[in-house]
Amino acid sequence: MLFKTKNIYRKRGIAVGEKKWWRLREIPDLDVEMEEAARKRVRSLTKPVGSLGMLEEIFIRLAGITGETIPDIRKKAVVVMCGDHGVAQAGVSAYPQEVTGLMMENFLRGKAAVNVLAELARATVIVADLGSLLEPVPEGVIDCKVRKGTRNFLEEPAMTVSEVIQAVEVGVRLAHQLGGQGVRLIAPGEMGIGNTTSASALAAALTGKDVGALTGRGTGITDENLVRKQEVIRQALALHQPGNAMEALICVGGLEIAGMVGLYLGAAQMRMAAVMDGLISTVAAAIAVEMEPEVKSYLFASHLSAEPAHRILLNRLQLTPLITAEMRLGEASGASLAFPLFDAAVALAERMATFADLGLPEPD
Ligand SMILES: O=C(O)c1ccc[n+]([C@@H]2O[C@H](COP(=O)([O-])O)[C@@H](O)[C@H]2O)c1
Ligand SMILES: Cc1cc2nc[nH]c2cc1C
Repeated sequence: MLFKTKNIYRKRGIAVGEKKWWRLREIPDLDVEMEEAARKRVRSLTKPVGSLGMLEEIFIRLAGITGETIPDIRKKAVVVMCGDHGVAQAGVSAYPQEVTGLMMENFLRGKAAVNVLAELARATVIVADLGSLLEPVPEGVIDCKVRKGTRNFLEEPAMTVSEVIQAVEVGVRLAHQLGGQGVRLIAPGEMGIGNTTSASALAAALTGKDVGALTGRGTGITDENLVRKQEVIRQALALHQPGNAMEALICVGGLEIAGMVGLYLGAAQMRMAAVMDGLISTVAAAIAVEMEPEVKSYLFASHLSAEPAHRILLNRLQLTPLITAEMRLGEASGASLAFPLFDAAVALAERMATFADLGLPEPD
């Protein structure tokens, strides 16, 4: 039988939004004094005011996040959350579902795009299975499988309330573990055939924007399948009518997306900067911000995906991407590519001479 989300809440008696069950710790405020000191330092450097553009902003915000004069961001981690999607059965992707599992094995072998880019940036790659169809979960992948794939949200909600809670908690705890190991920069990434349909549906639910304007070709579907994908999203939203971000996540989300929501929440709780990748990781970040608005201060946008919903979400978050390279891969490949810009931002602030060093007055 079909049922609306509100009834799911009532049936299970879980006040999903009210209890703040994801708050394993409070999210600390940014260190505004350290931010102010960083702003002053940037102004004192031997360059025209503002000429290092977004690198200046990165340094200032990292100082606020870490509370350090020169933020130590040597430890970086990419976390690739994996999950399969029931809605893939509707023919919304250019690739078959087995590719999710095959790519998980590829990540383990260090042969995917994200491995190459993360290695260049000296970042560790962690692969977590939240809900792939692959069994057994390969050794080396963190096995936190909540279930084998989501349900087809054209027929019923993709997940139950407790499945979403489980998946979000996996992300929060993983972020806590990484934070405990000294990781300061985290890039949530994902792998899941069909997940641009889920992410676009979530983006439509969050923003109320037209499905036609939001929905892109994902892995590269034909014109005909794009029309079908849009229709699938419209039908799903009409069926479930999610009233808020959490309801949308339950009805049309994904296990790896819920896991990434948890990573963003946990990262902010642990004072870690979180670098978003493409559409799917950004929609997870936007949901985390709906749950805890303070998460926003910890977010950075790495690149602009070719998926149209991505720009809309970044505008909503008021974040500007560092790179525009027409990438649409996911995996945290764009975030890994942007990591060296963070190192550059810190190195410039640390090593450049100041006007005072040259015996010149500082700019007003
Ligand atoms: O990051 C993006 O913006 C992005 C855009 C298009 C596709 N992807 C990746 O491609 C897969 C989803 O595409 P699709 O067509 O199966 O929905 C999934 O594994 C994502 O990581 C990712
Ligand atoms: C091959 C392939 C690799 C990916 N990496 C992230 N999403 C992907 C989708 C496909 C199809």
